[in-house]
Amino acid sequence: MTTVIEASGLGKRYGRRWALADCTLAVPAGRVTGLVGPNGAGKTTLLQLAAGLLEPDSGSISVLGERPAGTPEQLGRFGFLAQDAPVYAGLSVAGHLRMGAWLNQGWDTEFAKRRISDLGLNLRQRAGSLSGGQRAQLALTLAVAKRPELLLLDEPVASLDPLARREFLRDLMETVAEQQVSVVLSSHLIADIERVCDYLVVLTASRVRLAGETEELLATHHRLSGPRCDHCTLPVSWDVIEESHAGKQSTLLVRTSGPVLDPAWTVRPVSLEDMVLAYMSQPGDAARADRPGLEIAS
Ligand SMILES: Nc1ncnc2c1ncn2[C@@H]1O[C@H](COP(=O)(O)OP(=O)(O)OP(=O)(O)O)[C@@H](O)[C@H]1O
Repeated sequence: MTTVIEASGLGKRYGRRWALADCTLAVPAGRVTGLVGPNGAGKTTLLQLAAGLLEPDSGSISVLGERPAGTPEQLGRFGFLAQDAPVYAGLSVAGHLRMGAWLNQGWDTEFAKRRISDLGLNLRQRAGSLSGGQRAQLALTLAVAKRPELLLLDEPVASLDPLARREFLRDLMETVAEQQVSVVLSSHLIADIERVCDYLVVLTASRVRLAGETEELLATHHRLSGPRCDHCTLPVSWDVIEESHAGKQSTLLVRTSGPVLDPAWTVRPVSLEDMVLAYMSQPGDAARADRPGLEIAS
């Protein structure tokens, strides 16, 4: 598998608190990877480490086979869109395009101009007076017009209205198809992740809990309901991600690669949202240590 990001034992801490811990991850090339997790899970930290804006306190990370932002050439190979879509408030839209052309060897002037025109942005307007959504669109244009091999997008649609969000994601998918760019995108909007991502990484409490092809993950996670079983022994091949017991019935969300053959269990597929929320609501490592069969993905 060709990868765009490889992390091994990667960690970043602020004071004594780890913002990201023991992160071992291989993000495949040619995919749109969704990075999800609750507030404070470490998504921005991971993206900033990948963009070379932060230095790791443990482990290592390589991006496109090299140290992130280690050289000007490497810097030109990826585009990073930070959470707050930073632009220069006093600089016009046209000024941003000129700056992009000046800073980036592979700059695609035609693409940048066309996109700004399609978005209906006024080239003379100062970026500081654009709406939040327009700023995000301008910042995305700058990141894409570099013609990068990899786009790192930190909550790119957070400030967009539903229509702008849909258009932004459609544009992104077109860009991916036209330019064969790999994308890693963080979002809290699981419906958006479901629409555009074919690879998923779930981060919770500074750690990677789940990583894999979206389709394969959905095929191997099942919602089971059956007779109450809080104390019964379950097949060792089942990883119980979530369980609830009420009355005479138990409901489980399990990960298992083989079929569930026991007729006592009714098996239903899970939605991406169900699966992600189950991982996000898992207790921390210490609380989970006594529950057999649970696996912390890396
Ligand atoms: N500059 C900093 N100084 C101190 N702590 C920080 C700093 N940046 C991040 N953190 C802490 O690191 C942890 C991870 O933060 P991070 O921003 O990576 O999370 P996130 O998953 O992106 O969250 P959100 O979804 O809210 O954007 C949090 O506990 C946060 O408070």
